[in-house]
Formats: sequence, structure tokens, C-alpha cells
Amino acid sequence: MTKLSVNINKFATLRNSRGGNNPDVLKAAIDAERFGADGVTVHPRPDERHIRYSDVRDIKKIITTEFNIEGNCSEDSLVDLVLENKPDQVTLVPDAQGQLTSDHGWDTIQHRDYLRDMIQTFQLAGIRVSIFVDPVIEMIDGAAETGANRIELYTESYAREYASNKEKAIAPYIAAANRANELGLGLNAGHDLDLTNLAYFAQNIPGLLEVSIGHALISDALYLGYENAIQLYKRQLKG
Ligand SMILES: CC(=O)[C@@H](O)[C@H](O)COP(=O)(O)O
Ligand SMILES: NCC(=O)COP(=O)(O)O
Repeated sequence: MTKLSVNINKFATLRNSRGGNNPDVLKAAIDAERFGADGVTVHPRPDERHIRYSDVRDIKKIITTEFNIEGNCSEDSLVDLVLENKPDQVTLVPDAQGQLTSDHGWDTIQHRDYLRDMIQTFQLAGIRVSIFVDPVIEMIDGAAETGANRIELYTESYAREYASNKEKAIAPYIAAANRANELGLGLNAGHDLDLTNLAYFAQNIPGLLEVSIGHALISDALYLGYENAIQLYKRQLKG
């Protein structure tokens, strides 16, 4: 079965909006595992607008399932953080500074030598490396040349087009997955996966090892817990 890694960035976004420690990001990681997640993903960004580097260190100390750190290895501080904390997996994402969220995969041909070097650095430290790529055959071929253990398919276009034509939306991902399987690359996927589009994706992508999901899952957690929370607060107000 495909593994679910829960991205807990959004807990940190909410916490940071007020200062203090509510909600508690560490508890979010522990509870993700307690509630059945196969792993925890964090994507610290240089401005620390959600996950802070200190969160990464704290999570590393308590995590018992798979720890996946995503980020841009062009930042020395991220490379140091990953090498210091030795997660099970690092996912290299080509984000620019200040980007709202990830919006493209690596050009694995143009950046092949750079990626090779970075990947080797992490692999020598015993860390599995995945690289974020668009579902484009040339980019998958290029990824195999970098020595990456896995690729993470960037699923934003699948999620966007799913409602209008799911067969068309998934076609490039099936082709990319087949190529990755032929080349011996492990296969992850993520971005904008949600309760409406996830099952179809997982059922149709051969060899899908892991999905990382954050934004929609945390939003659903709010909706699903909303009624319960209101009722609990009402109960406090009973005379
Ligand atoms: C790599 C990726 O797909 C992103 O979804 C990311 O990990 C989430 O980052 P933000 O929470 O900053 O949007
Ligand atoms: N790698 C994708 C991820 O961690 C979460 O993406 P999203 O579900 O927040 O879009």
C-alpha cells in the first residue's frame, strides 16, 4: 500500500500567526503517527514562515516513523540542517526565495551535475534522496542520471484538471511512473492531493510508494473537528 506522509507545515503557520505554542507542532507530529500516518513531512523555508529549523530538530528527536524533509538545497543552511538531523529522506525542491508554495519541478537536464553533487552529499550521510519533478519523460530520464533514489511527481496539474477530465489529468503521470519504474527510480508524489482526487491517483499510478499531503488534509482536519470543538466550548458555558 502507498504510504501517507503527513505534511505538518500548516500547524506551524497557525502557531506562528499568534506567537506562543498553539497549536503544538511537535504534538501534531506525534499525533500524526498515533493516528496512523506512515511518516511526517516538513518543508522549512528560509523565512521560517511555517516550520522553523528548531521544529525540525525537535521532531527528529521524537519521530518513530519516516521523517521527510523537503526544501531547496541551494540554501547552505538547509543542507546543514538536513545533515545534522539525518532524516530518512530528503526531497529536493527547486523553490525560489519567498515563493508562496512549490510550483515546479527540477530541470534535471540543466541541473544534472549540481543535483548529482548534492545527492551524493546526502547519500554519503545515509539519507535517501528524492527529487521533485514534473511528469515529463525527459525530466524522469534526467532524474535517473542524477543518481536520485526516488522522484516526487509534482501533482498540482493533476489536481487542477481532475474535476474536468480525470483520465486526461492522470495520463502524463502514468507515463512518467512507467518510465520511473523502468529506470529503477522509486516513486513518490505530492502537492494538492486531497480526498476527491487521491484514490484515483493511487489506484492508477503503478509503483507509487508514498504521497505527502498537507494543505488539504489539515483543512479537512479543521472541518471534521469543527462541530466537536464548538460543542465542547458550548458545554463550558452551560450554567
Ligand atoms: C514540495 C511541495 O509540493 C510542497 O507542497 C510543499 O512541501 C508544501 O510547502 P508549503 O506548505 O510551503 O506550501
Ligand atoms: N510534497 C508535497 C507536500 O508535502 C504537501 O503538499 P500539499 O498537500 O500541502 O499541497
